[in-house]
Amino acid sequence: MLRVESIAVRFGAVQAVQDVDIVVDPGEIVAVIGANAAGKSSTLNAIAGIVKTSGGRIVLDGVDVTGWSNYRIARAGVRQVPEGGGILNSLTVDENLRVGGNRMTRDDARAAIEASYETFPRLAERRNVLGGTLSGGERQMLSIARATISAPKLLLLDEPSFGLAPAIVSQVFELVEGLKRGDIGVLVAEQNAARAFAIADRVYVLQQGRAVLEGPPSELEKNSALVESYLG
Ligand SMILES: Nc1ncnc2c1ncn2[C@@H]1O[C@H](COP(=O)(O)OP(=O)(O)OP(=O)(O)O)[C@@H](O)[C@H]1O
Repeated sequence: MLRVESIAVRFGAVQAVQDVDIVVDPGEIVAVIGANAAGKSSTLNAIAGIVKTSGGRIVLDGVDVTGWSNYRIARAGVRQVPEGGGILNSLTVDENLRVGGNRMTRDDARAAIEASYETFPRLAERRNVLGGTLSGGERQMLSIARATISAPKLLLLDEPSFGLAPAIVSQVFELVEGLKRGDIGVLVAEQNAARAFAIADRVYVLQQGRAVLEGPPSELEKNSALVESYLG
């Protein structure tokens, strides 16, 4: 589904990403882990078309989408959940979900939102509450639900556990694992190796913009000291 081939991202003099290859197949959860400033967000942003690549190719379902605008990439079925979730505080939970269905007909969006309430009962209870009053875990849940309203092919999650208490992180990661039921592909950026290992089929370790290790968690766990050294 997603083939990232040797991409590079540069911000002025900063080489944020260099020569990174990533593959995500339908139904897979793939994690990109690394320390602060390793290039995780820049990689996700490049795939989403939010930042321009300075080299390499991004191929989605066999189509070269390198250089496409973020709108066009979104129309091709890619949804990004930014760090912090990007929830609109002055809109209710239901209105936030409607934003996720803004390219669908009213009836299709309503049906998808009601289905989402079945998957996320906590959101159904909170449907008329303003986004700004939600807890951290609820915000993350809402942002994932919103991103899945329009049945994306590929979901990009930037540090969904950021700022959450450990018990809430487990709940959010259970939701992410639940996405595997379909053939949606998930690419998640994460700083914590153990969390990534718990849900991912495959993991890429980034250090200073380069992918320095790659493999299934069962393999990388054998080299946990090396992985931790890369995570600083
Ligand atoms: N918009 C930008 N302008 C200039 N430099 C940037 C920009 N975005 C990222 N960078 C730089 O690119 C490098 C990679 O940053 P990036 O945010 O991709 O890392 P990260 O692994 O996601 O880190 P974090 O966990 O802190 O979000 C860093 O040196 C960062 O300062």
